[in-house]
Amino acid sequence: MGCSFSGLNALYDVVSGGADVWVNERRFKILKQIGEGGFAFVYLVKEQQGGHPAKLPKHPKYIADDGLYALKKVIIQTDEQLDLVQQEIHVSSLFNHPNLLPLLEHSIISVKGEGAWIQEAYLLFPVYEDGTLVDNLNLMRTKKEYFPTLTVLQIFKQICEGLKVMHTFDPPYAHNDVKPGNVLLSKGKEQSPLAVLMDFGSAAPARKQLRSRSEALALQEWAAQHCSAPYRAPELWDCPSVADIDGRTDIWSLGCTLYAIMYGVSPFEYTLGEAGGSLQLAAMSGQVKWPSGPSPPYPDSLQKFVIWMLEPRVALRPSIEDVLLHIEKLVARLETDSMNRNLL
Ligand SMILES: Nc1ncnc2c1ncn2[C@@H]1O[C@H](COP(=O)(O)OP(=O)(O)OP(=O)(O)O)[C@@H](O)[C@H]1O
Repeated sequence: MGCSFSGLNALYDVVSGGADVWVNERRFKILKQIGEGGFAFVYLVKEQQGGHPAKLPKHPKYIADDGLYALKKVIIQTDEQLDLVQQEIHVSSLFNHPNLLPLLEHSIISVKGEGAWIQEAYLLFPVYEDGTLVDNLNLMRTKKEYFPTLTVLQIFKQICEGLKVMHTFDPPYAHNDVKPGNVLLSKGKEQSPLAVLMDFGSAAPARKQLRSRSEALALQEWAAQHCSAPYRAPELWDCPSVADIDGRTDIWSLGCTLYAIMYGVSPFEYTLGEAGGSLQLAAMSGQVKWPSGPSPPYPDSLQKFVIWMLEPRVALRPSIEDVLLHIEKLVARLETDSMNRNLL
């Protein structure tokens, strides 16, 4: 896993009035904070000259032309938080795919807090300055804007491509927290935005055999802490005592995510409405209401696609391969329809 606990690996170095932070042999200036999580702060940083180039990795995975990166600082206060960050580092190092956020550098250090020593982790990533999918959807919602059908499918397809790498790994991994808040976007000049799946702190081997009530309750408790409730699969809300759990928990979250890319809101939160109610019961019923959406509305085939993934009976829920094949079909149909329209 290669975590370093040396206090020399990442440390603040206050030079000429600006706070610099070292991550291993590389030196960065913090430009601004761009995000915040439970126990984490994410900063936009710029790489500075004066690192120790001789010791830089010979074949770095990624070098930003403008020297800009995202640096996540995690405050570690408990053994559980340390496990989580180590899991994030471990899982990130397993995969290498354009739709999975790469971890470029990491270090875990001990620093003197108020009286006691605490640990901090520093994780360096490419920066996606257009933020998360949820940031974009929230903004669009206030303006009553919607992604066009083809863009919905292009974004969704990339999330699925990233997830397929995890689901087909040996052993298969589940992400366990697929949601628009864990997808970063880069709109760039391309027609279709680039989407990458991030946050591997909850990822774990996908296959779990439950053979007792206590195993089921332990998984249920774990899911309550790690899988965001509006996107959580029914079998993780109420784990059967005897069941084979697999990556199809993520497919449920993908169904919720596709709905959210279309309408800017998660399906069961929307279905419960302002009156609120039990997300668990709503998810277990699998029944969703549909917002009015764009005009003209999205094709029925897209809503049917969501319903196919929001199948409470796991055995009938598609796999990631099924989902990707279906996207291909929908995109091909859209392209044919648009060609036919142009010919009329
Ligand atoms: N590479 C990046 N580029 C741009 N913004 C980022 C990047 N990584 C993280 N962020 C921003 O920082 C926020 C928090 O990051 P992240 O989700 O990794 O933290 P977390 O502690 O795991 O959060 P949570 O408690 O929600 O799980 C993100 O929602 C996003 O807005």
